[in-house]
Amino acid sequence: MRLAVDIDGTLTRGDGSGALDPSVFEPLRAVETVVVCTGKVLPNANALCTYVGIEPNAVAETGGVTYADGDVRFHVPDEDLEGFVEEYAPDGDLGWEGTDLVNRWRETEVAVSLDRSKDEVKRVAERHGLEVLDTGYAYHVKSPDVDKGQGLVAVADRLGFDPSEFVAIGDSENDVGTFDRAGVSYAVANADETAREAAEFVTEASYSRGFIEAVERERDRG
Ligand SMILES: O=C(O)COP(=O)(O)O
Ligand SMILES: [Mg+2]
Repeated sequence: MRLAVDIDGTLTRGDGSGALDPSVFEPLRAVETVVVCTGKVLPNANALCTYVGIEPNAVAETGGVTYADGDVRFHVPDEDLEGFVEEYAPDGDLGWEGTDLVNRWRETEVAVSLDRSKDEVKRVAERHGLEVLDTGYAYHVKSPDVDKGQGLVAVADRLGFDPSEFVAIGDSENDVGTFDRAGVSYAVANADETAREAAEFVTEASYSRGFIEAVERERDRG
């Protein structure tokens, strides 16, 4: 089985802590190929893969950064990210407390805290040709030409697979791109409406238990 799997809301426990559920580690280790497809930055995806003990194939920054076969690539937006930050947050404050570790290693998009007004983030983003995705964890301000689906295509190609060989599992509107490109798609039960509508299947269980349910169901389907 080849998996294109989201992190937040999909591999986490759903107890409000944001913590990974260690019971996903064995299922991740047991499948043939895993591509972690996340809105988080590459160092997050890389750390997850390293500590789970799987090869670090990743689509990070909602598709802006991909990593496969020891090779990092950037899908750099033509749009004006710097212009967005200059206008929206001239002091660089994107709503994160303390040192902004959310954006520190982010190279192709900007993540704004959910504490901020979504309408205002959208208004300013649109003026710079950018779009906003709400993952339930952050507002991702990004190029409309970049998404996790195009990232999965890029990684699959480098690994020598077709994207349709992948089972995509996710929880939010930033997973619709992978759902569209993968052969089969699952939204976990806690997923937002956009993801639930886009997915072929919705699991009965939520969060990490939904992920495990999807993997078991795919294994049963052979
Ligand atoms: O951090 C986020 O905003 C979302 O991350 P995810 O794509 O892994 O769910
Ligand atoms: Mg998610």
